[in-house]
Amino acid sequence: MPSPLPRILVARRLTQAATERARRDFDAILAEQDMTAEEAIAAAAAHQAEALLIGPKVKLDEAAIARLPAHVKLIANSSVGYDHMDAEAARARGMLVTNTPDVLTDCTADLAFLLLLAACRRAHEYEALMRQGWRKGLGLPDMLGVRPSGKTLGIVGMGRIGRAMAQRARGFGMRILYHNRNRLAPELEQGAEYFPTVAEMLPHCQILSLHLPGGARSGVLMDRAAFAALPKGAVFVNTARGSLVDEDALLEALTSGHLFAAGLDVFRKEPDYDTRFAALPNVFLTPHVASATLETRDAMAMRALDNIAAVTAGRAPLDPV
Ligand SMILES: NC(=O)c1ccc[n+]([C@@H]2O[C@H](COP(=O)([O-])OP(=O)(O)OC[C@H]3O[C@@H](n4cnc5c(N)ncnc54)[C@H](O)[C@@H]3O)[C@@H](O)[C@H]2O)c1
Ligand SMILES: O=C(O)[C@H](O)[C@H](O)COP(=O)(O)O
Repeated sequence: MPSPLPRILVARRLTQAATERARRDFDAILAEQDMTAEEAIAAAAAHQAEALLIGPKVKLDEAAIARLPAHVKLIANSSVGYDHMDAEAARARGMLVTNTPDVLTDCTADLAFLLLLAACRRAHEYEALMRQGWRKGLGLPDMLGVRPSGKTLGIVGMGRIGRAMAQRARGFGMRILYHNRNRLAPELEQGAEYFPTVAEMLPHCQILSLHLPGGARSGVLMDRAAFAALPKGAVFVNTARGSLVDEDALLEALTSGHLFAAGLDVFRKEPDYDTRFAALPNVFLTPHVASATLETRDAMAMRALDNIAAVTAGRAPLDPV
C-alpha cells in the first residue's frame, strides 16, 4: 500500500537526528552521498517527490530547474546561501524555495573570526613548525604576526552574519566599518561606521571580512583594484562565497606582500579549489565548513524539514526566499 506520508527527496546527507525525523515524518528517499543535480532530478522524478531537500552541492541552474518534474512544489535548501540555484526560474515554474537563516549565524561568524585570528597570528605556520621541531624557526623575525586587537575591521554585508562578526570584533576592541546595500538603523549599527561604497571603505580596512551573498547579483567585488585599495599589510577574510573574489588578484596581492595574510573558507571552484593558495604560507584554509558543527548542521537540517513539513501540509513556508 502506498505511504500516506508526503514524498520527499533528501539529496544530501543529513545528521543522524534529522535522518531519523525524515524517515519518521515523510516517505523519503535519503541520499547516502550528496547527489549531483542530475541524480537529484532523476530521483525526484522516480519517487514523485513533492519536495527536495538540497545543499549547495546540488547546482540547479535554469536548465536544471526546467528539467525538474512538475510535481516538485518546494526546493528546501539546507543552507542560507542559495546562489547555487536559480530561485527566479523555480518561482517562474511555481516552485517555492526556502533556506535556513539564523540557525548558522553564530557558527559562521565564529569560523570567520577563527580565520581572522589565525591569519593575523600565523596559527597554521606555528602549528606546522611545532610538528617539524620547535627549534627550527621560533625567534626568527619573519615569524612575527599582526596584532588583531584594536585594528580597524571592514565588513561588507552587514546582515545576520556580518553583525555577529561585528559583535565578536567589539570584544577585541576593534573599530568597525561597514558597507551594506542599505544603511542599518542605529540600534543595529552599534557604533559601526557606514560607508556608502566599498571603494571608499577599503583604504581604511586593516582587516576586511566579506559577509554578503555570492552569485551573479553580487558579481566580483574583490578585483585587482579593490585589493590594491586595501592598506599594505591588510588581512583578508572570506567566509561568504568564492565568486566574490578574483582569485588571481588575491594570489598576486598575497605573493607580493601587499596583503599580510588571508583566511579563506570559500573558493570559486569547490572542492577543486585553486591549489596555488595551498603553496602560500600566509593563507589559512578551511574547506567551506563555517556551519559545520553538529549542533548547527542539526538545526539547519531540522529547519529545512520544518519548511518541507509546512509546505507539504498546505501551510506557508517558514523561510521563503
Ligand atoms: N562559509 C559558509 O559555510 C557559509 C555559511 C553561512 C553563510 N555563508 C554565506 O554568508 C552569506 C550571508 O549570510 P547572512 O545570513 O548574513 O545573510 P543576510 O541576508 O542576513 O546578510 C547579507 C547582507 O548583505 C547585504 N548585501 C547583499 N548584497 C549586497 C551587495 N551587493 N553589496 C553590499 N551588501 C549587500 C544585504 O543587504 C544583507 O544585509 C550567505 O549568503 C552565504 O553566501 C557562508
Ligand atoms: O550558505 C550556507 O549556508 C553555507 O554555505 C552552507 O552552510 C554550506 O553547507 P555545505 O557546503 O556543507 O552544503
